[in-house]
Amino acid sequence: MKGMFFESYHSLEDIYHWINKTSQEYSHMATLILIGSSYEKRPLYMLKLSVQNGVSKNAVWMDCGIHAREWISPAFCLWFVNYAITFYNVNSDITAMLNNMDFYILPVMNPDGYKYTWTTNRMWRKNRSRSKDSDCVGADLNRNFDANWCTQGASKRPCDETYCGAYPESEPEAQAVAQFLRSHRDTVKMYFSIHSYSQMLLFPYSCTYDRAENHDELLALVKKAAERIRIYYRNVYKFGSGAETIYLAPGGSDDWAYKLGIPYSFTFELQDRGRYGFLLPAKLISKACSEALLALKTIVLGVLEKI
Ligand SMILES: NCCCCC[C@@H](C[SeH])C(=O)O
Ligand SMILES: [Zn+2]
Ligand SMILES: [Zn+2]
Repeated sequence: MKGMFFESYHSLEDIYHWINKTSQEYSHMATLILIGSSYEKRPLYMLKLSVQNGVSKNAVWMDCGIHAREWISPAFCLWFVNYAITFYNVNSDITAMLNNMDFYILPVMNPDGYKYTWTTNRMWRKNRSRSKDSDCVGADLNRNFDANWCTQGASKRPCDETYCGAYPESEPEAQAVAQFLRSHRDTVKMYFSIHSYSQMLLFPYSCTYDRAENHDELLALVKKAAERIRIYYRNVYKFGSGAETIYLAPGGSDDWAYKLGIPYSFTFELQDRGRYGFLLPAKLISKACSEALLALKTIVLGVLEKI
């Protein structure tokens, strides 16, 4: 399971096999949780990373693959799980993270769409739900959450890439995530949604230009993360609130998680800045994931110092 596995992209079937194998081989740390199913009835498998050290822990949530064509995103979830398992009690940062927090990792939030990018259309973004009003397929899962749903920055037209769905949480994948987070709202303290591309570290809000209550605190966290990526990897990530840094985007999972009460909520846009875009070559997976890991560590450990 070493070497090239985490530096290649994998089919949905291979990812499902890996998730099951990991939960069996590392049952002391990794537990398989089924949180729901997709529109086409594929499982939404999550891995819970939890070390048994007698400490009752709060949790970090990380979802990958909400947008089908952003293959580096699921690659990072797999890469992070492997890193956590391999370097727990070896690397001091990941050891501190796991000794204090459980991690809920959802490697492929949009399995139908991801499968579709492997079989039919590499550039597909949305899920694969059918609408009764149109022949066009799919809703943008990152516009389907109940946070200023379908206001400016989303589309009411089923054929558009940012179609917000019939109503908030109309899409089974969004509903499964919202349901899980609602039922774990007391313990989940940090939320990360992994996307590509454009190299940005974003926080709420994207659904409005209004500033989040702890805007300055969130800004300081992503600023430090971006600075460390620049120092250690000589790469540039922009950072800030979604609306000010990328564009208005209502109905997003991060804004919704923040409004639910998760005070530390982030969206990462991983490599690159457009040269390859969504088609990031596999040879760049390890660099992109190393940068994302450094950002994640900086933010998680930064928050742990406070709570
Ligand atoms: N929740 C919105 C965060 C900012 C936009 C993120 C991008 C990722 Se492709 C989008 O959903 O358009
Ligand atoms: Zn995305
Ligand atoms: Zn993106």
